[in-house]
Amino acid sequence: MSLLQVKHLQKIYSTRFSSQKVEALKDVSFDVEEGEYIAIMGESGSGKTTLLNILASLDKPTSGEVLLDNQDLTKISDKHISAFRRDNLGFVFQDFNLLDTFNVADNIYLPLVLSKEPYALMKPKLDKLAKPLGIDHLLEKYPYEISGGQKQRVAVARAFITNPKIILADEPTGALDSKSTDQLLSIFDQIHQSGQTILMVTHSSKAASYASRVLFIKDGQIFHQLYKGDMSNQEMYQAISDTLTMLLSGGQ
Ligand SMILES: Nc1ncnc2c1ncn2[C@@H]1O[C@H](COP(=O)(O)OP(=O)(O)OP(=O)(O)O)[C@@H](O)[C@H]1O
Repeated sequence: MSLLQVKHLQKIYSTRFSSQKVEALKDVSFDVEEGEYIAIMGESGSGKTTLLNILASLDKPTSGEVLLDNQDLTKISDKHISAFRRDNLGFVFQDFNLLDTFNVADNIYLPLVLSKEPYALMKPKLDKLAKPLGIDHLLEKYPYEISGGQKQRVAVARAFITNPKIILADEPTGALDSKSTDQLLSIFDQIHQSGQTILMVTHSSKAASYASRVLFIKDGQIFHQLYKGDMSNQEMYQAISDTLTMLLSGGQ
């Protein structure tokens, strides 16, 4: 059985000040196997954020199901949703979402603190992550004292420390320079190699070229998918660029 099953998702937004409705997702279905690294690409307005918000259980679909380990997260009550999110999902955002009043270590501990994990268990988890992520010398610093690339590595540690079933990343390289982007992509690669399932929305063909599969969304539907298979990153990058060109030109 697949780790994540997305079944016939539809999302219609109705705006408060007009009778107009927007069908952001039409009929989206796909499965994610445990250990897969999925990138989702598509033009602005194609429905990527809408999809990610539903997978993150931040929003509910108009119809359809999302099963994570066979549990339908569209049916979890509001009372239990935060705990479900904390226990099962890890998040990495474009703008890092770190708390400026907490130091780096406390930012990383946050999801464990919220789950009431004893400190004695938290510390070894942080020690295991900090060195490979190159943030072991930054733990006492505050987010405003470190660079964007360092902030994103802290955010990855925070997402990873709970051992989530899946990491959801929204444009994780969007605010990074090219050197920090390369570092982050290599970290995601290592996390993936360690067996972590990752689903990432990105505009970057380079970021997507690391993924084991790329889903292309157009007008609220999955338009195409590419499997990396034995392709090198360079070959995958070319295949992604060709698909994007076809998408933009409206081809089938
Ligand atoms: N809260 C909302 N209310 C009404 N319409 C919305 C809302 N959020 C998104 N939309 C519309 O739904 C469609 C899909 O938007 P979405 O943000 O999912 O696209 P996207 O692919 O993430 O775009 P981008 O790459 O620019 O972030 C767009 O037409 C958008 O205008």
